[in-house]
Amino acid sequence: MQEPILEVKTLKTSFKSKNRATTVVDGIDFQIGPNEVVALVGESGCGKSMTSLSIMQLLPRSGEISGGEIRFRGKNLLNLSKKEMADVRGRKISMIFQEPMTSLNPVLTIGLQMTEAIVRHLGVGKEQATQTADEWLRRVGFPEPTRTRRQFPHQLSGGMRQRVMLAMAMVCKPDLLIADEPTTALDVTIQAQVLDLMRDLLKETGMSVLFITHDLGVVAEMANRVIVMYAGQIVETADVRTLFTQSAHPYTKGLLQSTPRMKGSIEKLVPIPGAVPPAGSILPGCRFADRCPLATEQCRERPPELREISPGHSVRCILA
Ligand SMILES: Nc1ncnc2c1ncn2[C@@H]1O[C@H](COP(=O)(O)OP(=O)(O)OP(=O)(O)O)[C@@H](O)[C@H]1O
Repeated sequence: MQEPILEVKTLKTSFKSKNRATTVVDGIDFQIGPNEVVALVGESGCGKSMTSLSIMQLLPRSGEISGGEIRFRGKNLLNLSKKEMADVRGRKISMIFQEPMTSLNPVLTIGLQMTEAIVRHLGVGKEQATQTADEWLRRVGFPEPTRTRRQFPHQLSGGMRQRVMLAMAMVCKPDLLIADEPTTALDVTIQAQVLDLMRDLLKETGMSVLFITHDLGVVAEMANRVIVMYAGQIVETADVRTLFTQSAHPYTKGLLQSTPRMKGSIEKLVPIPGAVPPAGSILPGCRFADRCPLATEQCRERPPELREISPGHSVRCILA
């Protein structure tokens, strides 16, 4: 097997309040290989964003990584200085968000923001940076890049801003792109256009991607492999085909049954009852037991291990 680009080992992330720490990412392990698109899925609050912000070391002030390793091309990012980590961000690992205004500066033109990033990360002169910015703006679908460069973010539509952010994230040809719900806020036609564009660019550049989403339709279109998270833990991981055809965790099955499908027979959507338990109120047994239609007494006794049930397919459920 090829060397992984990213290796996350028993990562733990917590939030501190007055006198207690709440663990929101609880010992997760995964790898992303070269050219691989790995989707991280789960309901709101299960810890997807905190996982990606931990990798980037962009956690909110009260959050901290309390254990584990994040190895990027073999090097533990947690041992880097602030300056070294700042070099990794943008140059080696880029991130795009649901709301592009999170990463675009509203008072600077698109051109200034792009060229500044190119000059800083690639160490080229301003003229070369402008040329590179224009090339990328064209690639993401702006036929008149000189005009787009002069515009401010608020002058663009949501879909256009998302494409500018994609160009900014890819301009330094990072090895890894972390995409946190990049199309969730867009309407469906624009979402499909942005996803198509992303797929083309990924094929062209061979970049690895951690794709965070709660939308299994997007997973089916974009990912090679899927990691399902629940209450801060990985509950199932498999290649995309296995996950859709032979999911083994009742939570994954629940997610699939609550997702509409365009093809095949019309089926009734079945929502998963209840909600993700708030971090800090975790029960002793399986974290999903209270919402699980199959839970037994044994499930509530002790936490299940994540175990491999077939090559590349692991599940955290004693019934699987
Ligand atoms: N600033 C914060 N302080 C304390 N707890 C937080 C903070 N931000 C997030 N959390 C908690 O961390 C847990 C994981 O949140 P996270 O944002 O990673 O979930 P998510 O799966 O990405 O959900 P979403 O899809 O809604 O973004 C949640 O229980 C949340 O309440």
